[in-house]
Amino acid sequence: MAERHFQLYDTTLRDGTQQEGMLLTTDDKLAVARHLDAFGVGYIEGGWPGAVPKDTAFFHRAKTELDLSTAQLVAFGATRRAGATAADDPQVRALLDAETPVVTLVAKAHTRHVELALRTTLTENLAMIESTVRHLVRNGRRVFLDAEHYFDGFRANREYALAVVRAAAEAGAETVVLCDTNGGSLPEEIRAVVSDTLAATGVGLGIHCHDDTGCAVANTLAAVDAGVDHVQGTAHGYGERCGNADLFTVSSNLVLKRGIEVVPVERLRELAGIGRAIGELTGVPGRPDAPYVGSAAFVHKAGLHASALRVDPDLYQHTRPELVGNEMRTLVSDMGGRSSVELKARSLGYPVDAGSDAVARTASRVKDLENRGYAFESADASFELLLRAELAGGALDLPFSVESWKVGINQLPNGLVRTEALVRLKLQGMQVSATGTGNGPVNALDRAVHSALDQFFPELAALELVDYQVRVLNAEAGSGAAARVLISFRNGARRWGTVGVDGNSVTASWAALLDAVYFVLLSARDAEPETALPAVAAAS
Ligand SMILES: CC(=O)SCCNC(=O)CCNC(=O)[C@H](O)C(C)(C)COP(=O)(O)OP(=O)(O)OC[C@H]1O[C@@H](n2cnc3c(N)ncnc32)[C@H](O)[C@@H]1OP(=O)(O)O
Ligand SMILES: CC(=O)C(=O)O
Repeated sequence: MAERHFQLYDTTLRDGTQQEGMLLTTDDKLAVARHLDAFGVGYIEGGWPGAVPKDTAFFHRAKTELDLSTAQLVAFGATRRAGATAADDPQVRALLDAETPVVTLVAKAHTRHVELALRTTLTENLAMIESTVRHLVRNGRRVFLDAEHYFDGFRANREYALAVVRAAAEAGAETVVLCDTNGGSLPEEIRAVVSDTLAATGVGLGIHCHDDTGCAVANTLAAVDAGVDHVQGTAHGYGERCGNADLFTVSSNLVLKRGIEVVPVERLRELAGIGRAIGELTGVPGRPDAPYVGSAAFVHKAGLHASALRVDPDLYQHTRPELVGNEMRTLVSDMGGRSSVELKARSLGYPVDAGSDAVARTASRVKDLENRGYAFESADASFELLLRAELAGGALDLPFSVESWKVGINQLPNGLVRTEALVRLKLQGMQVSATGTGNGPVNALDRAVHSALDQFFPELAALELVDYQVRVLNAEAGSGAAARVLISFRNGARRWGTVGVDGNSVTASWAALLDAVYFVLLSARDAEPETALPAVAAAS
């Protein structure tokens, strides 16, 4: 047998798009293909030309618009219809018209499917495989054959499943891909069937697994152990029902755990970014807890873990996040201690030590506040203010203080509801008052604050609220329940969060809003320490 190289085969654009809610335009498909190529997959299955009009368009445009550097483009389709010739079958013709170097044919490998779904004879199915593969090879295509329902078919009729593999290989298929189409197999079953098939046929094999038992990645690795050298999967495990084998997890495992360089190690370092880009294009982001590329894949919350990570990140991580383009983060919460505060503070640019009193006080305040309903893990800016206060000995040197504020909501005779806020602030000993109207209390307070302060602090113009969430903390108290408000805001390129808690949800919102304003002003003061506070003579 000729020397074979390991093949990484992506079917995001075909099987991945069979996922509920996945609706890609041809432009989206072209863009996703470019990212997959940048990642370094060997093959990109673009769709089923002749069956899906968008896919026909994709292959047409790919001829001029897709300049792949690593991957080969693959057209996917079925074997010829029963009782016809491959040359006369319009679907087979569409596969040739796609002008891809490789074609993957799907064929039935389970007797029950041949008889019930295809409604033809077992002999004719083998002839359909043989003649379609031969026709494509004769027309200059490399051919892979997806043997559908192979594992269930093997259990039902081993000899027939093997006959399918032999028929495809003898006609010229380079690889026969054994498909766990219903996704119901477990790793030991996959390993046994692949080993048996390989021993019985000697044909180059691939694997295509679905995740209906949550074992698609494990099944893929089991098949590799048993001798396949072609693995299929999709970005983020997209796919019908429970999805396909996640190609990001499979390739990371193969490179980092098995030493099989299905993609060069330097390309693997781009993986998390490529995953995010593909998630944005498809509108279906990867799971935060996805292995390797998930936003939470290297995030640590437990204090004891943080304590060990300070000494050596390997103590609580199975691999280094930078190898897959991800990053380690530590969360501060009531589950953390001094080490969590140190790691978080350092990531924010404060070179503190877990042994310091300020860090111990910060950790203790976080525990106390979280016990009262605060949540700092997505409120970095509030945490930073708290830390700064403790580093400064307990209180912050704030650029202004609040004298009072109020919000009024009135329904006008014409039915319109108007919300107005009034804030009275103190700045360098002077009172500054301003009002703001908005579509709700937070919007009105935000506008009133900008109206009062922007003239003195132009840097506030960069503060933009982008998200607002309220969570009831003790629902059993009914309308008297306390509320936790989380505000996300943008300050320049970076997104931050603040938190406020109170029995009154508007008061909680005001606290979170004030934290955002203080944070922006203190950050600006740090950036330009020589800048004096502006004169307030113009204050009204
Ligand atoms: C496991 C997999 O994921 S394989 C990929 C599956 N992907 C898709 O089905 C997406 C694209 N599919 C389509 O656009 C359409 O289903 C088409 C164009 C393929 C067929 O459309 P239609 O002819 O309208 O038929 P329908 O969708 O009802 O499918 C049934 C026909 O497909 C035939 N068929 C089913 N499986 C196969 C197969 N593996 N090979 C060839 N024909 C098949 C059936 O025999 C039936 O043909 P008949 O009507 O002549 O009896
Ligand atoms: C071919 C394919 O997608 C399957 O059998 O699952």
